[in-house]
Order: sequence, then C-alpha cells, then structure tokens
Amino acid sequence: MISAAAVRVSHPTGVLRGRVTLPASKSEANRALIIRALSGKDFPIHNLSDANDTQLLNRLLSTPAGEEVSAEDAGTVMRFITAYYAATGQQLTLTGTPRMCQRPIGVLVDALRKLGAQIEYVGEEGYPPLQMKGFDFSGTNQLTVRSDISSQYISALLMIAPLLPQGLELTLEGKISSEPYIRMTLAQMAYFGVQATFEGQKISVAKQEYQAREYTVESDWSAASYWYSIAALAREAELLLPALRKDSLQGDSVLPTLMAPFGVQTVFTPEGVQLTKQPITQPLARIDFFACPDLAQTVAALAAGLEVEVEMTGLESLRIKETDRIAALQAELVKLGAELRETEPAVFKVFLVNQPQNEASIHTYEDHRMAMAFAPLGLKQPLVVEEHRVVRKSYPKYWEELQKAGFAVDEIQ
Ligand SMILES: O=C(O)C1=C[C@@H](OP(=O)(O)O)[C@@H](O)[C@H](O)C1
Ligand SMILES: C=C(OP(=O)(O)O)C(=O)O
Repeated sequence: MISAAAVRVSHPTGVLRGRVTLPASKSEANRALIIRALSGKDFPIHNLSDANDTQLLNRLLSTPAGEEVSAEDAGTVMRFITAYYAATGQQLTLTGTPRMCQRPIGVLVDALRKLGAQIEYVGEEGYPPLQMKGFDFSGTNQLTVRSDISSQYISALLMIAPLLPQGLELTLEGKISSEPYIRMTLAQMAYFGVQATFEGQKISVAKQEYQAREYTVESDWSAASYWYSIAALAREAELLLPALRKDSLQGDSVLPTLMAPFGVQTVFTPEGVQLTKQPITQPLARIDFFACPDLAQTVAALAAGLEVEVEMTGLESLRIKETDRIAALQAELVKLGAELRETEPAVFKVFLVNQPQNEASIHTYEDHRMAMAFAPLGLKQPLVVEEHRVVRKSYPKYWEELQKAGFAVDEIQ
C-alpha cells in the first residue's frame, strides 16, 4: 500500500511485457449512472469504474440528497448532476472543491433556467456553489448554447432532454469542443432507447422514455494513453491492454493513430489491444487536441521524454480543467529540459531547451493527469511525482499497475 505524499519512479530494465489492468471509462460510467437514475428503473451496470469520479456519482444518486451535496473535483459529476437535480426538481446546495468553484458552469445554469429551473449562485455569478430551488417548466424547448467551452454542459442537457414535456431542440453556438463526448452521450442514450438527431449545429431529442438494459462499461482509453507513453519510452515493450474495442464510443480511442508516429504499434485482438514498441519512422505532424483534450498532457510529457519537438493545437479547454493544465505543463516540462511555448495564437510547441534536471520533482496541481502523464518518464531516469494519490480521480490502481510492470515506485516523505 503506497501512502506517502510523493513517490520516486524508475524502471531498472526498461523492458516491459505483460498484461495491464485499466480502469473502466469514467465518462461512460457516469452517463450510464445518470441515465439509470433518470429512467426510474433498475438495471445492472457492469464494470463500473473504481475511480472516485464514478464512485462519488454512484453514491450521490443512490442515497437521498441532503441539504448540501459536493461534486468534489469531478467535472462530469458537477455538470451532469446539476441538470439531474434541476430536472427532478430537487432543492439543495451543490458545491465542490475550491478548484471546482473556479470551473465555469454559467452556460449550463443559463440553459437550465430557460427551461424552468430555479438556480441561484451562492457566491460568484457563473460558478459553483449553486442553490437549486426547484423546477417549473417554462414552456420553451428551444435553446441556443455555447459549445466552445465544455461539452459537458451539452451532455448534461441532452441526458435530461427526453424527460422534458416537449423534449429539447438545442442549437450549438461556436466551435464544438470535445465533440466525441457529445456523440458518446447520444450513443448511450440510443442504447437505452432514446433517439436523437444531430445535424450540423442542431441536436433534437423528442420526449421519450429510457428503457432498462444491462450495460457494460468499456475500459478507459484516456488511462490507456499512459501505457502508450510507457511503450514509446521503453527499451522494449509488448503490453496487452484488455477490454478496449475498435468500435469504442470514446474519442480518446484515436490513440492507435495518434501514437503511431511515436513508435507504438497497436494491434486489436479479441482480448483488447496489444502495444509493441517500434522504431520511430514517421515524421511528427502538428497534433490537434480539440476533440481529445485529455490526451494533451500525455503527449506533451512524452515528447519531452523522447526529445522530439511537437506542435499542439486545440488546447483551449485545458485552462479550465482540474488545474490550468497549460500553466502546469509549462512549469513542469522545464524540469525535463523542455518548454511549452505559444508560437502563434492557440498554437503551442514543445521545444527542447536544456538537459533534464537530475531526479526532477514533478508537482501535480491536484490533477490526476499531471501525475499519470509524467510518471512514464521514470523509464529514462528516476523522477519524483508529488501528491501521487491524486490518481484516485480516474485510475486508483495506477501505481500498483506500474509496479506490476516492473517500475520501482518508492514512497518518499
Ligand atoms: O463528458 C465527459 O465525460 C468529459 C468531457 C471532456 O470535458 P470537456 O467537454 O469539458 O472538454 C473531458 O475532458 C472530460 O475528462 C470528460
Ligand atoms: C477533465 C477531466 O475531468 P472532469 O472535467 O470530469 O473533472 C479529466 O478527467 O481529465
């Protein structure tokens, strides 16, 4: 059991073979949980993630809500349950960690108010905590919402849409950020019997009923990205990542294509994906993360580790996630001898500027992805990951899995 406030990570051989256990997708799990709660029916959801984000939502939905409820640091929980509490007319205060109270929610609150939800801000306009005061349908079923900030607002609205007296017609305004997550929401709604249309910037959902159906959550492709990084940095690697599918609902399943230029070959097998380290042969192109923002930190840290310069775009949403991920990357990459610089508006490039620090100590900013994205660099030389328990948000067994793969993960005080 690892319990100290930091770990030193290294790998004595650089040779990795074997099978890795991944958590289940928290995105898929949290949609299935909300849909089950909205359906008013009971059905099994298999392979529910042990991630705190999922365990928390499951707890909140299966126990009567008290006067004050906390979504902690979980964006999907905060956004999905706001819509859920609004649509089900619950009266309570919804809050979160200090960081959650800096993550904007105004787009969702404005939309829910137009539908008839009574919601007030306890503190700053546009941010949690929220005072939920009930729901009185306003008669409108047509909304225009900004889609360039977070897709979670759209997913939250879509999941409650079939319960509204006249369904919902959403017009998305602006670029559609994290679009695969909207498509995942619609695909899971369809699985549970609710049809929608998504054409151009318009999504329509008529009033319908969710059907009860058993659901099995796929493994998490975002978590798989750290194993891709490990394979790329290893001397030799052959890793099996079980229960990942080619026909995934997860946008982060672009990894086989995205990671090929970094020298990781992916083969789909009936069990999952087999990763093999290959020599790097293809030139690296500019990579756009607008549809897969959760992969950006993995790639930035990997580029520094492989000592390749990469251009990254589509990073806008990173500023409002668990931390300002651009600032966090900029501060920590320096310790690895790299720099993340904005070379033109919205284009960031990882430059190699220096020798990496000896046993760099990586600060994680209460962001699970900072810890998980930097740990693979222990394959090159030992490094320290601070506040490593932050991985509990999405991949509680991350450190144990690294140990099984031959990493030395040593607690330090
Ligand atoms: O809907 C989801 O499950 C998620 C959507 C994305 O957020 P944004 O839409 O805010 O980019 C992603 O970063 C997050 O980890 C999970
Ligand atoms: C952004 C993330 O999560 P959330 O927005 O759900 O807190 C994430 O897991 O990287």
